[in-house]
Amino acid sequence: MAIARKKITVVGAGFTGATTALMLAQKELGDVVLVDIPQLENPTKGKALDMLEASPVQGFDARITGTSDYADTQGSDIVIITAGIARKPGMSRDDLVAVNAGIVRSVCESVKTTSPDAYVILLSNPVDAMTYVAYQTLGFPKNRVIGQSGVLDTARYCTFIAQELNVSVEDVRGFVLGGHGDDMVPLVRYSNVGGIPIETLIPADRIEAIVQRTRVGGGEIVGLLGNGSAYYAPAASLVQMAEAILKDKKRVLPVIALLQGEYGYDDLFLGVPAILGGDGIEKVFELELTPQEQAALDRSAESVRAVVKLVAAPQG
Ligand SMILES: NC(=O)c1ccc[n+]([C@@H]2O[C@H](COP(=O)([O-])OP(=O)(O)OC[C@H]3O[C@@H](n4cnc5c(N)ncnc54)[C@H](O)[C@@H]3O)[C@@H](O)[C@H]2O)c1
Ligand SMILES: O=C(O)C[C@H](O)C(=O)O
Repeated sequence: MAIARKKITVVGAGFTGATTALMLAQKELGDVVLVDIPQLENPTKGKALDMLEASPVQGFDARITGTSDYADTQGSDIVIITAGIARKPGMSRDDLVAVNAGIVRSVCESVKTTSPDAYVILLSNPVDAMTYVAYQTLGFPKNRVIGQSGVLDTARYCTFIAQELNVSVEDVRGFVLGGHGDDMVPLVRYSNVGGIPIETLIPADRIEAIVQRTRVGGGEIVGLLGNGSAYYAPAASLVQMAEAILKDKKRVLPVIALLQGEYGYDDLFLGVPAILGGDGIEKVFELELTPQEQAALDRSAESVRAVVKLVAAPQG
């Protein structure tokens, strides 16, 4: 039997969705179907065609189509959900919860029937709660419902460390644990540059400044853009996660996963390090935390739980 190209659906053809679609195609990860609401069908088709017309120039082979009809997404291997409203200056991500929960629910109702075997990656905010809503609506196993926040938050953290030390971003390693809110937990103790712990290279007050800037990194971009939120780094993060699954790379990445006892939490989607491979979330790593780190994670988990309570009934 001929080997078919992978099919990737991106729901929401706005800033993050369109950027993600282009990056997926540029990396030839599969054919991309971009979906938005019926009122935006023509602009969605237009964006997809425009991207396709970049392919001869850049030399990538991928079909890119735009639609508002889920029939066109039938049998997708991966579905990335970016549908929803973005925050504006002065808003928190949690202010989006009611509107976006409705959107994520309706999108997932369609995905559930058209792509029942898909791995689903959530971006819509507040993303920890939206991943929970998606999980409940889809009824898919937990390894196939994955939220994106840690790859982006870690990318910001590593950017700031590289800037501070004037070293290549390629040599910075670290990660951010917890919810995608201002109380996320960059794990300084597990961060290094070329294997050298950052605590031996950067003074404590500068590390604290980097941690704080990371925590409010999304807000920094929202403030600068004035009418929307970040999309280049979020799209790059989604593509890295999709690639890890499609190529069974078994990357170790911070992802939003359903915790059932790990880190002392039950029935909660939260950012943790995991192996992401051909079967989605293949393993969650449980790290040893100091009492201070655990307390910081507890605060972040409580914030997520409070938002989840607004939109999702606990599993019973
Ligand atoms: N988790 C993260 O790290 C992260 C990063 C960036 C953005 N986000 C979130 O992602 C979401 C999208 O951000 P954006 O900048 O792309 O916003 P955007 O406004 O540019 O695009 C959102 C798109 O979703 C579409 N949409 C709305 N309802 C839909 C539905 N029912 N079906 C299909 N499409 C629908 C809109 O028409 C719009 O085109 C926001 O909620 C934002 O906060 C999260
Ligand atoms: O900050 C936002 O509202 C968007 C996104 O969550 C981000 O971190 O860039």
